[in-house]
Amino acid sequence: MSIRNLDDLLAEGVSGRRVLVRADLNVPLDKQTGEITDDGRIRAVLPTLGALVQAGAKVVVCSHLGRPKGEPAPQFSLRPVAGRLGELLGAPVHFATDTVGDSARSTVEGLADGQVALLENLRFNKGETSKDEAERGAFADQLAAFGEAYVDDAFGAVHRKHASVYDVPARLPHAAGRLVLREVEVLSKLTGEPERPYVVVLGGSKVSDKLAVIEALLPKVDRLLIGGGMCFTFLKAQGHEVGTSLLEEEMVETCGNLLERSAGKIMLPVDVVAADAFAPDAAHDTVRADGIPSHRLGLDIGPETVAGFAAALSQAKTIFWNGPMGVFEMAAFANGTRGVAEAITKADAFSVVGGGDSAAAVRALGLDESSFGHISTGGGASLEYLEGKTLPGIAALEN
Ligand SMILES: Nc1ncnc2c1ncn2[C@@H]1O[C@H](COP(=O)(O)OP(=O)(O)O)[C@@H](O)[C@H]1O
Ligand SMILES: O=C(OP(=O)(O)O)[C@H](O)COP(=O)(O)O
Repeated sequence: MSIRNLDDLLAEGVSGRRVLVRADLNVPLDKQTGEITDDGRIRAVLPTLGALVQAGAKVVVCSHLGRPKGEPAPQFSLRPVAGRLGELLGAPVHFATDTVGDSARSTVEGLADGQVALLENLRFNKGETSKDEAERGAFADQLAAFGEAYVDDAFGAVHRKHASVYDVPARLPHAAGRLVLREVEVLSKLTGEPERPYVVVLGGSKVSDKLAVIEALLPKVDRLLIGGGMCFTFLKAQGHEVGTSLLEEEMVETCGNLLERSAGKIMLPVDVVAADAFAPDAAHDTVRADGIPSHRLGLDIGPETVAGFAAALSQAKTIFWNGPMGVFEMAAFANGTRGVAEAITKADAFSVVGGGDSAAAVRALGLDESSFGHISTGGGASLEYLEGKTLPGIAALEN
């Protein structure tokens, strides 16, 4: 891969120059307090930001957080992230209360050499995620005006054809940041000939995104274990009642076809923890996967499933895991994720965990991060990378 990296940019000299950095600061926030519950993605960009600060650049950081719909929504503000980033950098981060408006302009203009600014959430602007090239391009023009060079360190978003990821690098001298380079280096080990058996575990809640990846991944893997919010569309395809569980109705047929063509590679839950409501104190029971009561929703995989998944994982030589097995943020529904994560750490295999929430789960459950081969900041991004797809954010850096 011939992409310019941060060192090439630093070698040219960035002192006094404005460098626009696309980061993935999409961190989990506590729904009640709004506090950051895991700062792993902020820590992950510190090597790039630190190097630019030290080199005397005026660093303008931009990111998305959550999935606001193209207009400001206070619960998705990056303000708490600016505070935490400042603590970690050991210097205040200047926060712009808009992304490309008056506040952003004056914040960027006011930066001294070696100072850092963070713009408000990119997705407060329709142009960021627009499918219309002209609308995206117009927003990219506004963003690009804040930098004399562009660095992409948002590995978790490189699979998105969004203005800040895809269109801005076409407008500025560009380079890949340290995190993007490291992620690509490690994940490329899984795209060649991974040592077999190669077992992939999928869960989480971004069901439609990830169902699309399964088709491409199936021929490459020996076993595909499916839990989390992902599994109910498959259980439905098998003709089972899934109650009010997360369901992608229009994908039921696709899942049925995948099961038929999977040659027995796909393992689904045999039992699930079904609850009365999506709440930490909801009444819940372990039920058979083919017997979820119609008024209940599955919030975790059950103990028999964990044992079956653990047995498959114990045979593996290469493991990739994306997506929690249940709503691990609530103690009552964290056992499946804990059980699978522990089984991965015990396996004599090269293991990669990908995804903002999966990585957060590893830390929240107090597991030893060093017992995984690699913890990736990107879930969807790493899955699409493993699929062998050309990712828009990487392609844009190659040009
Ligand atoms: N059965 C389930 N029903 C609803 N949400 C679930 C379920 N299992 C897991 N989740 C949720 O999935 C979220 C993570 O999904 P996702 O974003 O796809 O993972 P990642 O960030 O690791 O790629 C977590 O917040 C978790 O609570
Ligand atoms: O959290 C992210 O991806 P992930 O949940 O697949 O790890 C990235 O920040 C991308 O977010 P998006 O899936 O809303 O584009």
